[in-house]
Amino acid sequence: MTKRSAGLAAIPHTTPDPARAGVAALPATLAIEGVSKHFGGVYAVRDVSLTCSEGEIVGLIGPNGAGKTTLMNLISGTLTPDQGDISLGGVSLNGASPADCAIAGIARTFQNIRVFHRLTVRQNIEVAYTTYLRHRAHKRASRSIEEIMELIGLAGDGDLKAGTLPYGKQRRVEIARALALAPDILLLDEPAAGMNEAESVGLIDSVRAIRDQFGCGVVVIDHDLKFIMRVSERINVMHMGELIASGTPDEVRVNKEVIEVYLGTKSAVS
Ligand SMILES: Nc1ncnc2c1ncn2[C@@H]1O[C@H](COP(=O)(O)OP(=O)(O)OP(=O)(O)O)[C@@H](O)[C@H]1O
Repeated sequence: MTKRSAGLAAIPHTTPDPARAGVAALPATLAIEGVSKHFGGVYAVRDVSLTCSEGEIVGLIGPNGAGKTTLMNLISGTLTPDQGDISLGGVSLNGASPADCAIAGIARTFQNIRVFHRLTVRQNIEVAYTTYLRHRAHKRASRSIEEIMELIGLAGDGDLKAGTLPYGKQRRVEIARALALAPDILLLDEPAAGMNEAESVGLIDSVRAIRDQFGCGVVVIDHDLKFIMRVSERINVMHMGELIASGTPDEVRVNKEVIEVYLGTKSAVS
């Protein structure tokens, strides 16, 4: 048995109880305040402020190059802001590494799927669950790996190699792995990309179930506007690095600037 598989096999499939550890979970709000990031002469993100609290599903949309992924990279510690503050539950994350951000309570998925192809679905999730047990179990209750797989539509797939799964299921493996950290805030970067209509409708239910059962906040980016409009309670719209609108799906749908940005047609966002 390899060192890795020995470690993975040792992980208990039970749910630690933070109350037993004597630490009460505090409500956490992700707060982004006046954040900017430029690459050479290009402002990828300019003076953006927004929030996402536990229990909220917040959408982030904008045309190609609007700055959405850069903002997600800033929130998750992959990039450092040139200006502004990013905090979770009042604790600054400025300068925090991706690992620090994950331990602090921010988990994410990626635009281009990054599952461990040769590991099984269960092992992919266990990798993150190990981090959860080491660093977050005293802060927040989680679900067992089997419960997470069930919730995300992977029940029965645990022993399959992740790389052999169809695209939509690999996306679900990524989400399950992020959830295994029991995050305060879950960042989903284009989760519906490559999914057919039925799959993206199913994903709406999954995202809501995640919010309801984990109590985390969810920030979701997607180009599938039908999906974003249906899943989000609030939507932020970016264009050329700036936040140009913020509101409920109904408010954003009729916002003039948003309509102009989306090909100048109302039908694109309705
Ligand atoms: N590492 C980088 N180096 C140079 N420029 C970058 C880098 N990352 C992003 N940019 C630029 O920053 C701007 C915002 O890019 P970003 O990928 O954040 O947009 P996006 O809204 O996520 O786009 P898409 O929807 O196509 O993924 C673009 O002009 C992009 O070319």
